[in-house]
Order: sequence, then structure tokens, then C-alpha cells
Amino acid sequence: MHLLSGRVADRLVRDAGLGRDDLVIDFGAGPGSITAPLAGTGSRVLAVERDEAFVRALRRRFADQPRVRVVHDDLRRVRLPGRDFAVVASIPFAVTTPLLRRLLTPVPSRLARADVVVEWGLARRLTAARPRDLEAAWWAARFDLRLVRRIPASCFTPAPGVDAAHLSIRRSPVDRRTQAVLWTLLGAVYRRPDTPARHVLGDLVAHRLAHRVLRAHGTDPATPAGEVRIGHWTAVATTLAGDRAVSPPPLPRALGSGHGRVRDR
Ligand SMILES: C[S@+](CC[C@H](N)C(=O)[O-])C[C@H]1O[C@@H](n2cnc3c(N)ncnc32)[C@H](O)[C@@H]1O
Repeated sequence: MHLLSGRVADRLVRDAGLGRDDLVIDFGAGPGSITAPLAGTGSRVLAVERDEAFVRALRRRFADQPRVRVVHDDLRRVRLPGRDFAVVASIPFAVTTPLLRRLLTPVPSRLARADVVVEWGLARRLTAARPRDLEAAWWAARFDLRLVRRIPASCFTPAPGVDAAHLSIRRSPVDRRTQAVLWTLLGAVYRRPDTPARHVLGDLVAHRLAHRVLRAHGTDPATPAGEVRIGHWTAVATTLAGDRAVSPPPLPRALGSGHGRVRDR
């Protein structure tokens, strides 16, 4: 499935706001409809593609552009850069979730920003103010996820059965200690989403502190924990992380690697 018009690719690249200092990855580069405008930004571009014929064509097409490197690999396994990078890509629908897991789950992820095409329904789910599960909450608490626009199925060939969306992803400045608090907090929330927030938080810190912190962030302590907006949980975690009396358990090992899958136990 490839983009028919250059307009969608141009807009994605424009919104990404890249310059010469950036390193950007196009996952599933295909014929290069996104790689080409990316090359025009002057950034260093990695075009990852697993199909041999496309790889050969991409290498020919960008042979005179030393800042474009074509990587023949599977996006689920390719080594990710050890420095901050951006992603601009129309991600193959079948492997969107494994790729997002690699980019958004690990605590040490070097993903700084992404402008990607994903399935419309997935973009809607990931940008809900109240994520429906722990994984979506973990991503939304540490990255600003926005649905930029709908992209009709007719913009692709062959046309998929569903529309797509431009999803914008920007890393939020959440330090490691706050992430440790967040992990414990969100794990508790998604184990008991129907329980009042004050009880869920009150099982982790003193009841008076739980009450005070929830109120300070404009959350009624009686609200079911799963209905509290994700931005409020991030704010609560930030406040608690600043309190030296709070000592969160260490983050699980799976969150430190590039292959983390979010599980709450
Ligand atoms: C939906 S993507 C978009 C292609 C192009 N960037 C565009 O926007 O027109 C399709 C491309 O992803 C490649 N692809 C599919 N699965 C892949 C994987 N696991 N790793 C790397 N490339 C993959 C396919 O070979 C195909 O060229």
C-alpha cells in the first residue's frame, strides 16, 4: 500500500519541522514517496525497507544523496539509533503496534518526535483523553500524541479497507523518577479502573497526601481511576516524584530495552 499523491507526504514532512541537525527514519520506505521530501530537508535520512526490489530501486534513486542511507531490514528488528531521532513514515498497518512498542515503550527510547500515518481507528484510540489500557496510558503519559488529520483510504494504492490518520508524537519531558512513579501509578489504575481515584492512589501513598494531590490537580478524588484524564495522572506523578518521602519501586526490566511490551505484572 503506497501513497498516491505527494501532497500527503509533503505535509507530513513539513509538519515534522526537520533541519540539517536531525536524524530521521522512514520505516517501510517503499518507492520513496516520503524519503524524497525528507531528503529535501537536509536531515540525515534512514530509509528502512525489507523488500529487496524496493531496496534496489531506493539505492538507485538516492545514489547521489550521501545523507540518505537505505537500510535493508525489517522494521521490527532493525537497530535503532543511539542518539535522538525523528520518524516520518507511513507505517505498514500490519506492523504498526510492534513498531510503536519499540518506539514508545522503553524508558530510554531516543525517539524525540514522529509524524506517522496509521489506521484511523488506532489514531483515535491512542489520542483519547482516557486511554483504554495500560499500554496506551503509558505511551500517552510520556508522549504528546495528537491526531492531526484524517487521510482518506483513496489516497493510497491499493486502497485499504479503512481510512488512515496523521498521528503526531512529541516526547514530553518526563524524568526517570517521574516515569517510575507513573509506572506504579498507572499499573494500579488499570488494575482497578472502576475504583475511586482516592483509593487507588491511597493504596500507594498516605491517604491525606492522595486526597491533596488529586485536588491540587483538579481531580475529584471520588472519580473512578480509569476516568481521570491521562494528563492529570502525569501531573500527579510529577508532584509525587518531587516528594522525597515517596519511593517508587524500580522500573521493570522490560521497559529498559528496545523490545518492551507493557504488562502490569
Ligand atoms: C505502507 S508502507 C508505505 C510505503 C511508502 N513509504 C509510501 O508511503 O508510499 C509499505 C512498505 O512497507 C514495507 N514493509 C512492510 N512491512 C515491513 C517490515 N516489517 N519492515 C520493513 N518494511 C516493511 C513494504 O515492503 C512496503 O514497501
